[in-house]
Amino acid sequence: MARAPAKINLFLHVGDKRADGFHALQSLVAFTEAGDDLAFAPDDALTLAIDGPFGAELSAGDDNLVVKAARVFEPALGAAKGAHITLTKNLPVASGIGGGSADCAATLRGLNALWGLGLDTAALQEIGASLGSDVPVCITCQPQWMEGRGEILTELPALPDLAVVLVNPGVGVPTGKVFGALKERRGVGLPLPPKFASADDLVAYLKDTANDLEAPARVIAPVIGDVLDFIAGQGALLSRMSGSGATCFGLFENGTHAARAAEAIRAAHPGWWAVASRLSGRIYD
Ligand SMILES: C[C@@](CO)(OP(=O)(O)O)[C@H](O)COP(=O)(O)OP(=O)(O)OC[C@H]1O[C@@H](n2ccc(N)nc2=O)[C@H](O)[C@@H]1O
Ligand SMILES: Nc1ncnc2c1ncn2[C@@H]1O[C@H](COP(=O)(O)OP(=O)(O)O)[C@@H](O)[C@H]1O
Repeated sequence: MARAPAKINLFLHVGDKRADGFHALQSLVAFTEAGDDLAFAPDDALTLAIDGPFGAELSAGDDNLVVKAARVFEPALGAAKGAHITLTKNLPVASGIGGGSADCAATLRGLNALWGLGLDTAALQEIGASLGSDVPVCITCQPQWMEGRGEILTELPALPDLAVVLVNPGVGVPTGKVFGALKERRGVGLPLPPKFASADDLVAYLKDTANDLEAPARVIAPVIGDVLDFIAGQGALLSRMSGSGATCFGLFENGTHAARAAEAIRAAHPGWWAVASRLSGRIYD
């Protein structure tokens, strides 16, 4: 069983648009203990079965990032190889927490092991970059400093232990549309962050940063503002949107407080998805 954890852009600053049409980014990326689950079993053909709360929103066909990841090895192998993959989709789809990218990265890791390919982390990250901007950062699932389009990664020391609540209001905000509506950008000039000695240090650092995509996403989906206000109202140390949205996160000093906040959010907004988790520095295989 492999865990494909939710990615959080603790901050996300946007720079200039590059020649390939993508903007340069700078982001402090962390992972939570909440995520999708995948299992890999030997089989003659490549098959994918999907279950879980958000499984019905995905097809198991060629457009699934799990299938794309499995097929990416074919040219080097010179033939199609089989495996039966089960994906339990616990994370909302296309919601700024990289669930598809994490599934894709978990598949690269899982099949690398199942098929005995012997690829190292750098090779898996390079292959992952051809499948999506956020796939490389999801290969190790450790806190990383992410630059370029997502392909320039620096591993960071473990972050201080913090509880987190993820909240998605169930509206889709297409990434391209959010970048298209972007007006103010902080640029990509920050140096590598220091090692954070405490949760307070990390939160203070984050308060001097932002998610540049939050303002345009809020214009497209004003409910994101309600989500952020609600999280802040639960006593979060910081509330912010992740990626291009619409999932937002709140950082809390302990798990009890985070669990209470998630419960209050679910009670007040039964249509919203809200889970309490922790920031995590583990590799998930
Ligand atoms: C914003 C981030 C931050 O981690 O997270 P998510 O919202 O996906 O979680 C990612 O960079 C998302 O990257 P990626 O997954 O490649 O975005 P795509 O859906 O392919 O991008 C759709 C469109 O958004 C614009 N786009 C995207 C990424 C980027 N760095 N610059 C851009 O200008 C481009 O117009 C692109 O064609
Ligand atoms: N296994 C998968 N899980 C989630 N999304 C997938 C998957 N395979 C393909 N996709 C597609 O990838 C896109 C991005 O998905 P996702 O990584 O969840 O978004 P985000 O990075 O915004 O959180 C979606 O449009 C979705 O339809």
